[in-house]
Amino acid sequence: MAVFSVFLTLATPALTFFFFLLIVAFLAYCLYVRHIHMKYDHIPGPPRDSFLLGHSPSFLRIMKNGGVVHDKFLEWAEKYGPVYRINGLHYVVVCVSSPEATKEILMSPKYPKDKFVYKKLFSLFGQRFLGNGLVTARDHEKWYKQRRIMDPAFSSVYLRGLMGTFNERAEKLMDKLADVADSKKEANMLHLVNCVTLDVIAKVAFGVDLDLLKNSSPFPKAIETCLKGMVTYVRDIFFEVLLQCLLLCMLICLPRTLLSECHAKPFSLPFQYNPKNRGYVNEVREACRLLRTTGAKWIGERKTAMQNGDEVPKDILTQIIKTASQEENMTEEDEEFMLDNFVTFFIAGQETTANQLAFCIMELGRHPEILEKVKKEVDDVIGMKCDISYDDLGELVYLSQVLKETLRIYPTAVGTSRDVAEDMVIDGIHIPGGFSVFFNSYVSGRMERFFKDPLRFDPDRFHPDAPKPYYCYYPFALGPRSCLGQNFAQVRMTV
Ligand code: HEM
Repeated sequence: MAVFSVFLTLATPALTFFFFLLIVAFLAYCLYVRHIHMKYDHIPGPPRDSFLLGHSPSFLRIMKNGGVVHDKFLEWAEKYGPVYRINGLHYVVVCVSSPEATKEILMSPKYPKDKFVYKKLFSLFGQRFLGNGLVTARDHEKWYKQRRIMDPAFSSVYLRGLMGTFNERAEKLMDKLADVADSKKEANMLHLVNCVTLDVIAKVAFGVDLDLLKNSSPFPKAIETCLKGMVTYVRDIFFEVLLQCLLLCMLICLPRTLLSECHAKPFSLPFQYNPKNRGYVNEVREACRLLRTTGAKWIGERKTAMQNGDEVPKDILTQIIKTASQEENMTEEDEEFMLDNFVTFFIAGQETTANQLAFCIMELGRHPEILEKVKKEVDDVIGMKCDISYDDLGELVYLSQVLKETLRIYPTAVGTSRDVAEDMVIDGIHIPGGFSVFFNSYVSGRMERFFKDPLRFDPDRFHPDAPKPYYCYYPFALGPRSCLGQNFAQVRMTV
């Protein structure tokens, strides 16, 4: 008892002081958030749901109800104009649909990718994921070095050499569809094109035959899990910072109303810390691990072949090995870095293309007159030939318009974002430096301002004689950080 009272005597002032520090820290943070609001509130934008959470409750509500958050971005762009602001904690994101600003920022190498999102994708729930690979690299020098080494695996000379594989896999898909048609069963087109795109990337990028139309494999599920995990994980960033504030609040019993006037539950745990979600979090980690261990195995086999002097293709895998250290003894970080790029290409090279194909097939199904026109063009150009050559592709003009129109309405990688450190004037609005800028091609592609009657599927918008969209159509992003696989994807998809 005596020991306890001595402890209390000593601990009480320390605890009081500790709580005092917590209150001061929390109030200082609130003041900082207030300062950020004052700095950027002259930019038009929707009213915040809450002082601290900013607009994130709106997005969380949409996601919870299975809605499309990008429709909200579109609604706000229509309402607040080409430059509007959203907040979350002390972060400010400026959403831009002005073509001039899109050109100025995306075409320049001086604006790094936004650290808020891209640093987060280094790992998923603690398991390394895209690391410092090509999509997530933020340091210009490091990115440029990788990109130069990877470029040859995407040159038109190299792509010509891949036509055999593209043709062979397309033929297998046709055989499979013929079987399904004979059996008069429904064909799940998204599943089938997912299998084929994964088959192709595994074969031409990594030299591995998966033959997923015949064999089952854990990879399609692993990719899907990683992608779902990515969305949940990035969403958690709001909660992570918030959690720290909330812990302070709970400790010092600040009334809940002080925190938020919104409908969100301010005391809910971040997704990953909620014990209810353990199973899902582990599944995502496991999926990342599967991709990385597969990468380690395939890279190991390729390195052995190279060391034995075997002839190896100059494919993506060989280039990935070159992007890491050229030294005999690679460090552990070099090995991890190769795996970053392995996962990057495995994911970037598959899902985007499969989704584009699936959306394209859906729209062709909805528009028999467009389908007829495509069929006629294919018959005229390809006729009875079994194999489609690289040069044939240039003749399939209407088909390429259909593919472009698909990506206008359904951009399968929705956008990109950059950090802007210095002050800038966008569309006449002065924006103090230190903000992120978000370019959303779903929004630009669906704005009446850029595309008349935007929800109408009309491939003639991309007719060779039609005016080219001016920095309002960028499904592959633009400038130095635009998609490395753009031509690869379009060639493979056309075949
Ligand atoms: C329909 C198909 C595709 C679409 C719509 C697409 C779209 C995009 C977009 C929007 C970006 C920029 C991402 C960002 O800034 O965060 C990007 C980057 C990238 N994509 Fe694609 N992509 C497609 C297919 C592919 C394929 C097939 C590959 C590889 C085989 C690939 C590899 C990459 C890489 C490596 C980057 C990073 C480029 C860099 O920063 O240097 N993509 N893609």
